[in-house]
Amino acid sequence: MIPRIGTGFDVHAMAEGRKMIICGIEVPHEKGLAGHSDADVGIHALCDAIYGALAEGDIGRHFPPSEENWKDADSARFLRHAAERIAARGGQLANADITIICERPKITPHAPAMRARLAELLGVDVGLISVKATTTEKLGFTGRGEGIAAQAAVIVLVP
Ligand SMILES: Nc1ccn([C@@H]2O[C@H](COP(=O)(O)O)[C@@H](O)[C@H]2O)c(=O)n1
Ligand SMILES: C[C@@]1(CO)OP(=O)(O)OP(=O)(O)OC[C@H]1O
Repeated sequence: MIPRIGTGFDVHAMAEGRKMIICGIEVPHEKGLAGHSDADVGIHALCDAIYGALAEGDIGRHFPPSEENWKDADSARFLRHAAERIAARGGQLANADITIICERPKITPHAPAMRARLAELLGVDVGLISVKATTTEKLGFTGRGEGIAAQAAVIVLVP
């Protein structure tokens, strides 16, 4: 098996009247995240990392934002598809490491549930999945609480 790295990055704006779903978990917060889908910034970054490792484009190629089908869609669907693409190539996920970038809410208390949910969707052991968080020391759009960013890195083993 040949190890192939993939990286992903995504941003969603904070919005009133929306849920905040990150890495498949609803995180209690006074605002949510805006998007065409459920705006799960963590899953979107992770999907892009997997598609990147496979050189199969990005999430927008597989699930175009112009399609009504994906309005308010549960991003679990997108991650299951990315996992199916690994399997279709005869590959396996070696590990995934996701960083959520925001001042608030605190992510670390939710990290165990996020890791468990991502592992379930990917069909892998939870020990392969890392979720961590950082602030930007109040700098920039994340520092002002205008949005949340996420980055992900994966290694996929492909024959
Ligand atoms: N939204 C966040 C941001 C950070 N954390 C945790 O706090 C630690 C310190 O963050 P710094 O940006 O000051 O380095 C970080 O390592 C995380 O453990 C968090 O839970 N949620
Ligand atoms: C999955 C999609 C589908 O509309 O989700 P969005 O909520 O639009 O989120 P974004 O990360 O901006 O782009 C990916 C899209 O393809």
